Amino acid sequence: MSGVEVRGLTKRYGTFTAVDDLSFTVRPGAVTAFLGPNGAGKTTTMRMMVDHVAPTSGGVTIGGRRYRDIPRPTTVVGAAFDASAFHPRHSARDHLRIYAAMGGHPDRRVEELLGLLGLASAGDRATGACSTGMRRRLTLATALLGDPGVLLLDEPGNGLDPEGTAWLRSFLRDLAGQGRAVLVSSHVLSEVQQVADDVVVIRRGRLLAAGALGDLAGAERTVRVSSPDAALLARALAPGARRIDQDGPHDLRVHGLEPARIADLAAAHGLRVHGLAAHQPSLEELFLDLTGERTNA
Ligand SMILES: Nc1ncnc2c1ncn2[C@@H]1O[C@H](COP(=O)(O)OP(=O)(O)OP(=O)(O)O)[C@@H](O)[C@H]1O
Repeated sequence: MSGVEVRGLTKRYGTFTAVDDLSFTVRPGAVTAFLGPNGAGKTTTMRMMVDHVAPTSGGVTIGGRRYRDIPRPTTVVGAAFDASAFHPRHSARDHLRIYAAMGGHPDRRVEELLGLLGLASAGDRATGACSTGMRRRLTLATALLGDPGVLLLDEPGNGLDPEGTAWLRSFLRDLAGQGRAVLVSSHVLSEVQQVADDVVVIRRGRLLAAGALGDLAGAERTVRVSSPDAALLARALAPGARRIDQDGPHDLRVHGLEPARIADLAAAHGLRVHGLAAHQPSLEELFLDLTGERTNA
C-alpha cells in the first residue's frame, strides 16, 4: 500500500504564506491526525495533495508518484473535502453513481458502499434531505469508490453526534487496519486522539510537530514552580531550560529541566521555592501549547 510524502510544500497567496515549507509523511496502515487551529493551512495542504491547488514550491508524492502522474487517481487516493458539495435533489445513490461513472468504477461498487457505510436505507433519499451524519458518510463513500489505498479526509468528524463520532473512529481504524494510509484533519485534538497513530501539528502553515502520538505525549514533561522570586528564578533557570512560561506572578512552567536541577539552581542563587511539581501534560494541553492557543496554565 502507498503512503504520502510531503516535501517542502509551500503555498503563497500574494504576500500571505498559507503553507510554509511543510514536510511530513503519511504512512500506510496508520491513521495520521493532521492538526492545527482554524486557518492553519490544513485544507490548503490536503488540496495540494490532489492538485486542487497548485503549490508555489515543493510537492507531494503518493506511492512515489505525483498526483497528476497517476493514471486513474481515484483508485489510488480518495479525498473527502466538503460534505456540503452535493446536488440537493440527487439521491445518495445517484450522487455515488455519478462519481462512480466519472472514476470508471462499476455501479456494483455503489451498492457495496451504501451497505458498508450504513446508507442502504437512505440510498433513495435526496441528499438535501439527509442529516449531517449521512452526508458525512456519503462523502466517505465517494472517497472510497475506487477502493484507494490512501484517504485524505478533511474534518470528517465535523458536526457529528457522539454516536456518529464513535462510528467514524471505528471506521477509520478499520481502514487503517486494511493497510491504508489515512490522513484526517481536525482542529480539535480530542476528536482524533483516540483514533490516531501519528500526528502532524501545524500552525500558520508551519510544521510544529510530527511523529507517533505516544512519542509526542511522552516528550514534554514540564515542572511547575511556585516561588515568590519567580522573575529572578526564571532568569536563573533560563540558560539551562528549553523554555519557561510565566503562568502567574509566582508561578513558572519550566520545560527541559528536572525538578532536582531547578531546586539546586534556586539554592545556588539564594532564591526561594515554595512548590515544585513535575507535570505530564495531557495531549490537549500539549496541543494547545504547540498551537499557541493556551490562554492560561
Ligand atoms: N484562495 C485563497 N486565497 C487567499 N487566501 C487563502 C485562500 N485559500 C486559503 N487561504 C488562506 O490560507 C489560510 C489557510 O487556510 P486553510 O483553509 O488551509 O486552513 P485550515 O487549517 O484548513 O483551516 P480550517 O480548520 O478553518 O478549515 C487561511 O488564512 C485562509 O484564509
